[in-house]
Amino acid sequence: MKIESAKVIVTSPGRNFVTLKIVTESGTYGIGDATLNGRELSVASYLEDHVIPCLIGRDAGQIEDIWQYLYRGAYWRRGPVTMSAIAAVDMALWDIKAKAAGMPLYQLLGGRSRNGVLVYGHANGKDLEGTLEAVGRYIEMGYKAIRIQCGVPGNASVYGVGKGDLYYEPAEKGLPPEEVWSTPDYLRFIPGVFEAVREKYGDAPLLLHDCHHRLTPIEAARLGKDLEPYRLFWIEDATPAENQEAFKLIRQHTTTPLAVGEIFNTVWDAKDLIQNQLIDYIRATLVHAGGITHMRTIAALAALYQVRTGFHGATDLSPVTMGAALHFDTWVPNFGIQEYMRHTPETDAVFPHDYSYADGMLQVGDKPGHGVDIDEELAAEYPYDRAYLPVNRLADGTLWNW
Ligand SMILES: O=C(O)C(=O)C[C@H](O)[C@H](O)CO
Ligand SMILES: [Mg+2]
Repeated sequence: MKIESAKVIVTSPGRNFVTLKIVTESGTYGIGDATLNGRELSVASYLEDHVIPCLIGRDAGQIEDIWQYLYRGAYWRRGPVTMSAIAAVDMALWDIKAKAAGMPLYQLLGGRSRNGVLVYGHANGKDLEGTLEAVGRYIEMGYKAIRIQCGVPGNASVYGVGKGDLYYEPAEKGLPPEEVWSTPDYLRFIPGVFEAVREKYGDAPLLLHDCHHRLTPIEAARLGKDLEPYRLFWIEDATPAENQEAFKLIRQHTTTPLAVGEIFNTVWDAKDLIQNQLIDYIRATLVHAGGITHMRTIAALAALYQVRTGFHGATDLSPVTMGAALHFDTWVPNFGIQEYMRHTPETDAVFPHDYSYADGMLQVGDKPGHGVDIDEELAAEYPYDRAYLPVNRLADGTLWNW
């Protein structure tokens, strides 16, 4: 099964996506996601200019060897651009292998470990009232696990508070918008939000929260302690994780579970966090962490330390990543939860897929492969449209983590 051709498709049905399509001599093709929010064209170029020429003529079945060839062979290792490009190739090759075997991908990985994939949705509001209403809507839709973000009084815009009900898109067209952030306001306000949610909706919903890298370790420790009475499923990205040791300090102070890793690219970003049991959930996922092949390494290391998966699943990961991730989630022994931010109908039309939502769970389909395709004609109707994530500043103008 030789690789005959490969092409990169950039499309923007409401937001930008980069997709790799690999075609074999037999005509079987595979699809991979290569989207890196706000830096999309760098991955497109990495693939077109440097990776695709090395793929033509190779055996599409040699997934591991091709992974090593692209990782070690480049000499320059790791980083989001490299690892997203490798991930796209890897996802497409697993898609091809599963199609050739006539099996849904989870069967090839080792078969079903659970009945379905527990997901969490995003409830948020500009203020407490709006947030409480949103939580109610998610409970009505059957969600068992809900991430809660809320506008903070005195702060014009806060991460995670969307403009619409179901769809949240932080990237904006043009140049990066600037936001202003106050940690003291946030730390004072957020525990009361969770108190109100528990009062109104009781103990059953699993509640999650994303700090989005904004706290220092000691501030994160304080928030974790303050949230303990409300028994969160996790707080995410409590502090930036370049210094993995920073999580020791948080861990010493709180029993609130910790999730981290949506911006990680390899197992090396997570090794100390996992081996020292400083986190409970690993958020790295297929598109930014080297695909299925490398995510298996990360998940296997995590399993040794009872760290479970909690894959990133924001809308800037295309339905291709969602489809492939759901097969991984269906199989992986140490599954925890899967983030599920719904794509818009325009995006869903460009990427036909066979996964479906019901009663708080996502289910993979039974089509051979990962079950997600791309409608190239429709994709061509949505040309690339430059967009960036916001940047964040403190009140005095100091640049902060967004
Ligand atoms: O979904 C989450 O937990 C996020 O933090 C979403 C990120 O802001 C988003 O993927 C950035 O592109
Ligand atoms: Mg996050």
